[in-house]
Amino acid sequence: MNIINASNKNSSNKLIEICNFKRGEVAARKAIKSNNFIKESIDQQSKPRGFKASLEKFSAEHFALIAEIKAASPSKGLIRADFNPPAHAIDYEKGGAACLSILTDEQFFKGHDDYLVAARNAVKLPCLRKDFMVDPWQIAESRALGADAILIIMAALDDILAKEIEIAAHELGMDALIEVHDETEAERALTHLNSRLLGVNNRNLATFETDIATCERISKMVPKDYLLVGESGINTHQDLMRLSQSGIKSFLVGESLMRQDDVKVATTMLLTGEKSI
Ligand SMILES: O=P(O)(O)OC[C@@H](O)[C@@H](O)c1c[nH]c2ccccc12
Repeated sequence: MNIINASNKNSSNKLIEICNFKRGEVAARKAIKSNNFIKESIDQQSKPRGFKASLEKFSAEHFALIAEIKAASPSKGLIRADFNPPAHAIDYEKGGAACLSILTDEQFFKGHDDYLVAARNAVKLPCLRKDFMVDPWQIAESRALGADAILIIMAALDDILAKEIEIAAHELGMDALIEVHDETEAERALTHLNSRLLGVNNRNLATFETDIATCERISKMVPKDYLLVGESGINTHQDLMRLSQSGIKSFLVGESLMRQDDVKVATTMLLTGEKSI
């Protein structure tokens, strides 16, 4: 029962299209990568780096940034031409990021598994595999690639599958970032999932427009023991200051950093409002 359920009837056709494609992709991958191969790859990986722990540490002192490595998106097309995942990873780390998020979806975001591997090898930061999880098998695959955390998009999953995916992540020592877009999804996450790491995506799935007021609205219904992450459409230090008024001190930012010539300087500017720390 991994189809979009009734409470998600407002989800965009694009998300449905992506998840349908992903199910086909997963079936094909399962045929190629045996369980033994996945198990052995996991055994050879270095231990998961604490993703949530890093956000906690950075946000206790200032702001915590999950800096995203993203070449393109369905709504924006190509975002960065001279795309170089390990170089961007190093710039993000030097610029003061707490964690990385690396798009691995090839079909819609021009990502690749290799980008995750290359970025993670280049830095010490914990890395989120940013992809569309529709099957717990992908969680083992993510750990086999080195991922420290995975994303659970509530709009794409029913409660049972979301729970299964979360359990799979925690069993492998990874953190799960739960992503919600509205009150209904937030309520489902609060009721059914254990992870205390909740991302509020400001992007409206139907129109693709972003409005950071979404974070402000949803933050009001989230208990204090959750670590909230503001996601999408966050462009400036002022945006960080504004959302911090709602208790949000961790942020997932991609496009506004990926579009800058100097990613390191842009990262520092975003975090501090100044050119150098
Ligand atoms: O590039 P932006 O607007 O800073 O957004 C980053 C991130 O929030 C966005 O890429 C994202 C949020 N949830 C996702 C799910 C799948 C793919 C991508 C995403």
